[in-house]
Amino acid sequence: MEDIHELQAAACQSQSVPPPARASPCFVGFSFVVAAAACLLLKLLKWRNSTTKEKNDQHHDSRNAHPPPGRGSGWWWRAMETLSFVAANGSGRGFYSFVDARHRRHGPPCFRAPLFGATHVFVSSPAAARSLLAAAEHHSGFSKRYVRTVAELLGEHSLLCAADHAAHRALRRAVAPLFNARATATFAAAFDGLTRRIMRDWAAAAAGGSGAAVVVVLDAALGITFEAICDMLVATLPREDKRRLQEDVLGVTRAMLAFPLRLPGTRFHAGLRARERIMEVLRREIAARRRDDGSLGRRGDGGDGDMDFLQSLLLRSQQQQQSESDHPLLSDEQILDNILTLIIAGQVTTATAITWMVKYIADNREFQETLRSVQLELAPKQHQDSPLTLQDLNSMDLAYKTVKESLRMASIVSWFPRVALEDCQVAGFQISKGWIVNIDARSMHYDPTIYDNPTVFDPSRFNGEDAKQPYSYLVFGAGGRTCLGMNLAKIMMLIFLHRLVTTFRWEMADEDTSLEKWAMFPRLKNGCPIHLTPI
Ligand code: HEM
Repeated sequence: MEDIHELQAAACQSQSVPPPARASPCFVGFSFVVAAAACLLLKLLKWRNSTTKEKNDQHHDSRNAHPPPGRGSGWWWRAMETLSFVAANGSGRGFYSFVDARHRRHGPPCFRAPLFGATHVFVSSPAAARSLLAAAEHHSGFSKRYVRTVAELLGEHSLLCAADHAAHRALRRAVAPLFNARATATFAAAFDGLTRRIMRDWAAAAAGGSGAAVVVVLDAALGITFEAICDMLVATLPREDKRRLQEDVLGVTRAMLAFPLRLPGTRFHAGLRARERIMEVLRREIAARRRDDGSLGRRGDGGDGDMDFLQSLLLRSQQQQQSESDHPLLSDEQILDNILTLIIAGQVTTATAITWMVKYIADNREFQETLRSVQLELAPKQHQDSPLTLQDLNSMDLAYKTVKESLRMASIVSWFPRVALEDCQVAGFQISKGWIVNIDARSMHYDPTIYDNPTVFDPSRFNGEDAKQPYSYLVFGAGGRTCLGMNLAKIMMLIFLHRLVTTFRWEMADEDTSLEKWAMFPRLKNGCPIHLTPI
């Protein structure tokens, strides 16, 4: 634009210089007027050009103060964008295809889209992620904001959704100590037992058939992750209550991205009913424990260190009440919402991650063989039946990198939403108070300027990983809201991987890669069926 203006100005200048000529006074007078007018015109044009250029320069300099790009305006655009998002969600491409298409259209690092009446910004730069996650940590500028359906289904006291910084800090302080070393070791042993049991069943099925069996990984992973997490939280639930709880947890998860319609027959309504039933079961359990004076919630040797999470929370809340300390007490409602939150935050995420990991390795047969020989060397076949310890898991370097790479590629939590509490700038763009800024982790995990050949499954990319840019690997978030269960999740993935690779060879039994509709986390519609052959 600036170039065109300069050319126009030069053309005007040459035309406005009159050729030398002998002329009458009248003509001189007329010429003078014309020349004066031409000069004036020239000056005006110059002034116009210079101010346009100035404006353009300013525009260039303060491009940073503009809102992020987003095509369109008005109610029509808002309606169409929301419909497109819903359509992507209800398709086999998954909801991320909506975000991906706009990233391509607008380029890095961010774009803006109106969704369900709010302005959403999706930002995919490590520097912006750092400033947002650090801001949330220092309690300024941003706060967490989940969509209304998620917040309502998990409950107003849920740690995952808590928007108020002080309330979040108090909840996290109450829940975090439960993830101590002893609880982690107990959890690992229990998950290992469940995994060995399921793999024994698979081996028996293979032996009973033609030497191979087909299993659906997602179903199996949902089953064992639920059982392990449920035992860690509420160890003593009767079998029938546990079975119903598992169904209801799935019902709540399915409703999380539904339209918030409370009409009977809708998914959201069914999710709310499932939540009510879960609360009822847990309330009954709390009442039983109070009647029983706590012995119900103790496992193993029955010592205090071996309590399940529910029992620990009840006991600590009671102690605080008795000591009348200033520390905030966790009410029963807070405990209930957070038991449900921990099941939901932990079960479906981890089961989905395990499923993707199994698929990536099925698609990379050579890598599968390499990993198998490394893992068999670490734990020879004759020791297959002895439980894995945390020390064993710590020695599994290649398997650990496989878990990390699977988590990067799967990017289970694709983005983390934060709400702007005031007008501010993110990545140099103007953000208005009330806008939702989503840190788009998936986009960073697939950014070729951060990860070479990002679509290729390559665990060795984590050799010497310290060189990676900070805030470019965000599978568990970062800052004050980092995933509380990340070690448990990694442990579950490692155990499952080790047991599977040292017991079976596997390949995909169905190559369909379409995604499940309406799923909160991207996952295969077919649940990842695999052919297993015992080794
Ligand atoms: C592969 C499995 C998992 C993935 C990918 C995952 C991912 C995440 C991410 C990205 C966040 C942060 C979200 C944000 O900043 O907005 C988060 C938070 C959280 N996760 Fe996980 N998670 C997994 C497993 C678990 C497990 C096993 C548990 C517990 C049993 C758990 C409990 C939580 C909790 C309580 C929070 C909220 C922390 C807070 O706000 O202070 N997660 N998770």
